[in-house]
Amino acid sequence: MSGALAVRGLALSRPGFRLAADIDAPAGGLTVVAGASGSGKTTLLRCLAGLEAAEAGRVTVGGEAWQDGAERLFRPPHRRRVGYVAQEAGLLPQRTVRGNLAYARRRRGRGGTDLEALARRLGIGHLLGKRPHQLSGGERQRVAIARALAGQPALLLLDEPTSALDPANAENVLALIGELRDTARMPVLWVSHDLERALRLADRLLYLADGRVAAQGPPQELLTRLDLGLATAPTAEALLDGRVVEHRPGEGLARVAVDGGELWLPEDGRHAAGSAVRVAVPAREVALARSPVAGTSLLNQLPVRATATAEVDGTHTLVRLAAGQAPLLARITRRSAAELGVAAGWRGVALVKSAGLRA
Ligand SMILES: Nc1ncnc2c1ncn2[C@@H]1O[C@H](COP(=O)(O)OP(=O)(O)OP(=O)(O)O)[C@@H](O)[C@H]1O
Repeated sequence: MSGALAVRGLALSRPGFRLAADIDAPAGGLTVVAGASGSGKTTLLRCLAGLEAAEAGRVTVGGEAWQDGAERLFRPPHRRRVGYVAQEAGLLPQRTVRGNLAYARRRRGRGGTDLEALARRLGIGHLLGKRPHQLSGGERQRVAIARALAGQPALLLLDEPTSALDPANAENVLALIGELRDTARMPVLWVSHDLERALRLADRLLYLADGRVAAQGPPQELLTRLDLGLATAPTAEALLDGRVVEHRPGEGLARVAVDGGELWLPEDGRHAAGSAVRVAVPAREVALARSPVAGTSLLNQLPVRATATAEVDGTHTLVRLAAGQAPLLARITRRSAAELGVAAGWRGVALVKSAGLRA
């Protein structure tokens, strides 16, 4: 049986650190776990895998309890249907890829897993006869993910599986995580430092701060909440989900319909017309005007309403906007905010440079 992950009152104490978490993650969704270094991301995943014994709390997956402090229930790691992939693949060096997968399948008592089919699905069918030292870093991590899936887990935990990889290998593993998001019928939790990349794929974001769950929910929402550190960082960005309307290969641009309007953005041919895209809109690439501007090089002008503002760095104002129903951020100088009279309820136009956008 697979299903949602529910964590209630999970607690673990170390000198100088305390983890306290309540979490819900749906089956079949990709949840990115983010937070500053030391905020407890790895500790949380290790608790869920049973590798750390939390002092209190209840963990259920698909309604099945894996631990419950009140009932003195604690399933050890091998009795949890969990797949755990860490930064280093940690494959058995003497065994082939097939041998590694078979070992994992046997250890989890999942004799029924069709390893050939699994390997084909994960694009490693041609590697089954190789040993770990004959693989690239990206291939090793793909195999590590296949090994985690060979045990037919009900929960998949990915702890920075791309951080030790060069960009090409990381892209390769990211593509696989994207496929898993679309096909896995279990909750997938993914710790990543590379938020920019991870949030291209995330259904949900779990944001940890000092061992606590500061917020969890749709990334579009959390990234633009002015009370969280995500929006106030100089690199803050919003995510707009849209659909490609047309390509202009000659101009290197695509037109994308988003909530509240349309955006032109740089196009490298990756997204076909009609396909869904997630556009990252950095807060510092957004300027504001009271009304549409004529005679400008700016291609994008979206009607917006300000929903909240916050002062940052003493010199800038961060404005949370609504384009249609979609939240957006603008980071403008305090002086401009004052001159325009920007405050909650203000209506105007968001001016966005195409070159600042990424799909
Ligand atoms: N084995 C350990 N023994 C004692 N303290 C530890 C241990 N592992 C981690 N810690 C401490 O627990 C806290 C949480 O660490 P954790 O590794 O979970 O954070 P993290 O968010 O994953 O960090 P990073 O992003 O740097 O990997 C930190 O204060 C860390 O120093």
